[in-house]
Amino acid sequence: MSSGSCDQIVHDKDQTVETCESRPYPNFDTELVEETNNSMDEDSTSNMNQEISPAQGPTLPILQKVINLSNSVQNLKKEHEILSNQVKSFPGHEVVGTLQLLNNEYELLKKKYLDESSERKRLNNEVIELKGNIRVFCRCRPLNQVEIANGSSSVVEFDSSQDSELQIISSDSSKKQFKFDHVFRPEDGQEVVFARTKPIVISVLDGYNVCIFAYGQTGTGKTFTMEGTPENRGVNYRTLEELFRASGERCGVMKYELFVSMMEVYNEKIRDLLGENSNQPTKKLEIKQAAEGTQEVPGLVEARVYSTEEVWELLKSGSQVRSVGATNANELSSRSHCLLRVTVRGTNLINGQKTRSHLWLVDLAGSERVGKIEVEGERLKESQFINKSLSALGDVISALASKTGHIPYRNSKLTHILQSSLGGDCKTVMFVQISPSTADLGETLCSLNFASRVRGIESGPARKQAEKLKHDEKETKKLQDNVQSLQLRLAAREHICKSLQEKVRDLENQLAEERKTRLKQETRAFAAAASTRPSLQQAAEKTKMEKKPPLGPSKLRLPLRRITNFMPPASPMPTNKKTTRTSMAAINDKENNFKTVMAPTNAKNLLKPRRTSIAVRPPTTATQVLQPKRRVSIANLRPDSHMTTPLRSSAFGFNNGGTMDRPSLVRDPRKARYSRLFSPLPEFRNPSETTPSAMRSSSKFMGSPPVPAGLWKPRHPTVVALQRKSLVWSPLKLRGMQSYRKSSLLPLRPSAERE
Ligand SMILES: Nc1ncnc2c1ncn2[C@@H]1O[C@H](COP(=O)(O)OP(=O)(O)OP(=O)(O)O)[C@@H](O)[C@H]1O
Repeated sequence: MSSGSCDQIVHDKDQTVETCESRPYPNFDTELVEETNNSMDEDSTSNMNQEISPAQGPTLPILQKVINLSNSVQNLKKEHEILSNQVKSFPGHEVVGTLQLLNNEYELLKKKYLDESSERKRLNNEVIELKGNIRVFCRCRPLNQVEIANGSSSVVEFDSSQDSELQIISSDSSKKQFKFDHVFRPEDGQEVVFARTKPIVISVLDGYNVCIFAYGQTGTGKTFTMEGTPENRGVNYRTLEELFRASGERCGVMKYELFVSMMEVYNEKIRDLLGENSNQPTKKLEIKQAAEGTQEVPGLVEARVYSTEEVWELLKSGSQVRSVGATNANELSSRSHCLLRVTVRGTNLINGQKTRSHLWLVDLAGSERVGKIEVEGERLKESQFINKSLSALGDVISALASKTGHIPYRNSKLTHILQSSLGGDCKTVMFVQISPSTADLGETLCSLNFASRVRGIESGPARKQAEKLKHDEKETKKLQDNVQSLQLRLAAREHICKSLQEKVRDLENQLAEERKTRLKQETRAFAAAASTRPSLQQAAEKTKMEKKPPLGPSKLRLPLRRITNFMPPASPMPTNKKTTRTSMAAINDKENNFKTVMAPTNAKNLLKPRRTSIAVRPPTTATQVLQPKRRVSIANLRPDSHMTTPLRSSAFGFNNGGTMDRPSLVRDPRKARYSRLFSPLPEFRNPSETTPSAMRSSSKFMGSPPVPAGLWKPRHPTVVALQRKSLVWSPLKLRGMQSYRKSSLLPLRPSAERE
């Protein structure tokens, strides 16, 4: 209620009071009326005023009305009171509190969302940067019908395991390898190509500038890759499709507006393809730097697009203008750079932040070098402009990659217009288009070299890492192969070693068996001998029992006899009974690390060097003092041609007929040494003449009946066995044996014999 109306009411009230005072109803409560008036709306107030207006005059019905009104007031008062009570009990504070909480929560969520959103953007960008802000894809088109008809073959070879490498086979059959971020083969469709491009395209929605361009000689598929056909839509169309899809997905938080511009750079002139009308003169467009530092082309048509269909229509009309231009102005499409610019304006619906970014989709002019016959007139000019702009593009990318201070953007219209979309945190994709035909080999190599230059200079840490990883993997594989072959060799060696060990074990077992048999034979021989010569039998028995009896106390020991090689004369016992007075022992000498065993009878083996000990007890005679049993060594030398051994009859002093042949014994000092060791016994004397010294110098076989010289033949089983058995050398002990040989003064066997 306005103050004016209030005054009115007051005024009316005064009038009413005045009117009432003149009436006979002094109990009319003016305050009540006032209250009533206050609580009543304007209409009722005005009605009342009208009713009690002085114009009507004080009448009974008025009184009645007042009374009614008074009752109404009372009722209203009660209602008010009830409502007031109700309001007091209503949980208003809680609601307000809840609302406040919800509001806080909403603010928090909003903040979180914004943080997450910027984090997603950052991560997405980081991923792109890690892979490299400049990426180079190579696409090879299939051989066309003409090329196939001409019998042209493909000079491009793809590695089935490497999707980022290709090889170009030169005319001299040499191969040159090229590496890119990805290599698309002739059979790869448009969707495969776009799948690799999509992640970069999307970053334009996050506010980054993107530039995608196709480079290559005429007819290699630049337009096919960028524009495509209605059946095989290219990158341009798919990009806008993806932008619409992604912006739709984000509609809850972001509002995007897409604008499309299309222009052509021909001979360093910019032509608007959307605003162009063939009937109108060509509008001259210039590049200007905007206040924000971005490059703008004032006057360039920017068509707002809402759907992919619209975009397709625009692209078609732009291409038509381009082709019309080509026909009219003799500008072939491949002689100009066609640029499609998509401007994305984004508004963050949560924080109101605004972004503006550009996505450039560029179909470059053919990169082919000018043929000699064409180098004149308009074509020469065209080619010079194309070369200039393409090399300017290469220089810009080089400078960006090498992070030099000055980036020569202004060297060409193309680079100048792309300035704000090349470099910095902008993303760049380059499709290098090649032909597989032999006829295009030169151009293909040029294009690939240019693309390699672009790629080689800028590679993201991830790519470097990936390349390092690949290299490391190769190295690891090589090493693994080496290890595997070494393991195989090791296994083979282990196998050989095992089989050798088994052989050794077999030989050792054989040796043990031989020893057992030998001991048995000896025991039997001794037993037989014992029946005839108890003393010798005892000695033999004792020897057998105690392989090496301890020597007696030194004071009892007589001076050692000279070691002798004397072979006893034939035993009266038949040889086949193997009687012996000696014990063949110490065949196995572990300390010397070699083992010997008597091999089966073999005259040749018999002549192998050996040393064995024979325990003897000199025959007791009446005049002799009992002497301790002695162990002597017999070293048998092998029959070297120049070395005489005791076992050889000639060397031994016996010729083949068994006669003594002494002069042959000593020939050189070594032989002398051996001959001393193995010198034959002096002639046997009458037993009665035997003295201890004579005994010392005599053989342990002294007891045997003397035989006439020349008729002596070894009969003793041990000696016979020695002659018959060869030594078996453990292969494992060969080394020990050799050292033993040296130390034992035995001559080394000639190598032929050793084998
Ligand atoms: N990957 C491909 N698969 C199938 N056909 C292809 C492919 N690439 C190119 N072509 C075909 O090769 C022909 C030449 O391609 P396009 O016109 O795109 O080459 P260009 O490099 O743009 O040539 P210009 O520089 O003259 O514009 C077209 O008929 C196109 O359909």
